[in-house]
Amino acid sequence: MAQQLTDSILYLDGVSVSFDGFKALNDLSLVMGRGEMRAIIGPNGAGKTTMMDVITGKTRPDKGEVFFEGSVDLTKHDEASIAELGIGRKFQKPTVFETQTVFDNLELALKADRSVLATLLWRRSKEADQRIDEILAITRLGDHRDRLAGSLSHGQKQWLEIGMLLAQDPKLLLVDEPAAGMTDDETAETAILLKDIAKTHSVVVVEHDMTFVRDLGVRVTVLHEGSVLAEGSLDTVSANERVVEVYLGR
Ligand SMILES: Nc1ncnc2c1ncn2[C@@H]1O[C@H](COP(=O)(O)OP(=O)(O)OP(=O)(O)O)[C@@H](O)[C@H]1O
Repeated sequence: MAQQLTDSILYLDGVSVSFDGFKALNDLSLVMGRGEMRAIIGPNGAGKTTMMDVITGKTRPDKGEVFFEGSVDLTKHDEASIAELGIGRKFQKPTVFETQTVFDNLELALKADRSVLATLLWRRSKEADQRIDEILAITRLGDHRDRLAGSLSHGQKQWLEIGMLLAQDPKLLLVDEPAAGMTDDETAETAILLKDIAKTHSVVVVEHDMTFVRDLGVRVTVLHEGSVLAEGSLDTVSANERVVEVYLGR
């Protein structure tokens, strides 16, 4: 395997997925380096969600392979084992436990990372407290640790959910439209937060908000009709006529 591929965190090779004869993914190939953050953009129906579903094992491709860390073929694993391998996903709608505090939500997420027995035997350790403090700092929730999650703003709930994902210590985070429904300030803060996380994790961000994508300042992949239409900096793909035609120009 070429060096580029063994060094990759994610490598999709010719992945196709059909729903009743309609190709949601059409021979999609994509390589992401270890430690990279990548933004995925593209019009509605381009296949972004289906791509995330294939990576996480929710959808099986009809054709193609998906390699994690250069060698693990994810198409041979189910959802639970893919999560265990170190791939965490955040969906668009936050699903925090509203009647628990911010701190308790994070503690629950830390516990969820353990076997059933370890969870039963769980005692709050110094390390766990430290880890929660770190996550509170990264997610800008340090001043809100004792608040009920239900009382947070929409943006703060999204950050808490990102924190709950971090508690599971994934190597690769998949984040679906984090800026949707956020205020401009929250959106700008989310870009900084994800850039912090990307210092120590690989991250895939699906997003429609181009101001946010510009703030991320990372390599962009444009999907269209289930395959890659263009790839490069946001400036490069924005200058691509086909990208303007099918997406940005609308
Ligand atoms: N379970 C399914 N059954 C049938 N068709 C599906 C299914 N899932 C996705 N599709 C179709 O596959 C295509 C790709 O959908 P997908 O949700 O991956 O696109 P997307 O890029 O995430 O779009 P959006 O930006 O709207 O979220 C769409 O035309 C969609 O209708």
